[in-house]
Amino acid sequence: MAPVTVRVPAKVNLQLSVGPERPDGYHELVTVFHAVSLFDEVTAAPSDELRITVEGEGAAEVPLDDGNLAMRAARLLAAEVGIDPRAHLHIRKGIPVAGGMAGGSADAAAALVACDELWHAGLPAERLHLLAAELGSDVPFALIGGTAIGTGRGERLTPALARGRYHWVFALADKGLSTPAVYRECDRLRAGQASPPVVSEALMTALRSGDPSALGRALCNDLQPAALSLRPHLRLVLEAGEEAGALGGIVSGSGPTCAFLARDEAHALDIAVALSSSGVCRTVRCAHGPVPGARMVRR
Ligand SMILES: C[C@@](CO)(OP(=O)(O)O)[C@H](O)COP(=O)(O)OP(=O)(O)OC[C@H]1O[C@@H](n2ccc(N)nc2=O)[C@H](O)[C@@H]1O
Ligand SMILES: Nc1ncnc2c1ncn2[C@@H]1O[C@H](COP(=O)(O)OP(=O)(O)O)[C@@H](O)[C@H]1O
Repeated sequence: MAPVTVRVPAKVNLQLSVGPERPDGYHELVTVFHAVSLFDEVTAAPSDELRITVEGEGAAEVPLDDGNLAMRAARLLAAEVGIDPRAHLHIRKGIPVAGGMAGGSADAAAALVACDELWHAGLPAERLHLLAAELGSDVPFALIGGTAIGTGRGERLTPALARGRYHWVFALADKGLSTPAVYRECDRLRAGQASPPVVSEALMTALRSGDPSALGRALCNDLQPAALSLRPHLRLVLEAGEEAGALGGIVSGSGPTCAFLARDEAHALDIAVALSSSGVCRTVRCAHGPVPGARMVRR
């Protein structure tokens, strides 16, 4: 059995509309996921036991046990096909850890695809999607990528009609934010006054037209006030992006990464340089979207 490598992208939520908390503890969402060209790679190689190694930025913060979503993905797939989960999973992190860009979910999706191939399981896409949804709300999107509308807790997906390629700058923070803590803060700030989530027509129109200026104006994230409340410094990051001339700026998902939209690649570089020299963030990354979801690159 030859090793299998799968490349998987990060995401940014172009819209994140958060409804009330459901009885199961999740919030009803309408979100527009957009996959961007910051990637993790997961290699599944033959091994006597299931083990995991991680390299790259933030690797020290990534769990090597069942806390790792990729490990859980491999176990879940093995149970589904009725075999022992034997594989060495090696993760190369290019997606910021705990940054609101769904790196753990991406690795889970990549591990499903890689182990499916390594173990010759041959599960159809719909079954992989069901396993993905069991692992986490963001995992199904990492399988498909592109630009898609997520409903339910984020796991029910419909591809969005989107035209064009968008250029982004991401401002990365020193320390991550916990997703459950940000949802809790959102509830506290809204004091139970949440309306049902709705898709933004302005955003859908902007995506159909492929006009980055319109998209920049339409970006919206209901978790942003909560992320700013827990990390007030992010206001300075958003202001710096605006001053640098971004078409729009937003906290990515539950944060603390901030995403800025540029007119084109050269404009993205200008914004990245301005953000770097402003000193408000640890580092910056340029990326474009949409890109496809988890795909095998080598075997
Ligand atoms: C906020 C978002 C936006 O895409 O992403 P991140 O910023 O974390 O990347 C997602 O909703 C995160 O999805 P994901 O990280 O997969 O969450 P899960 O593992 O399913 O759930 C982790 C926890 O987040 C909260 N949660 C998640 C999804 C949801 N619709 N409602 C919630 O309240 C719950 O507290 C849950 O226990
Ligand atoms: N493969 C993984 N890569 C990164 N973090 C992981 C992974 N598996 C589990 N985690 C845990 O998930 C937490 C959230 O990380 P991540 O998925 O990168 O961010 P976010 O939920 O903000 O998008 C991390 O603090 C880490 O403890």
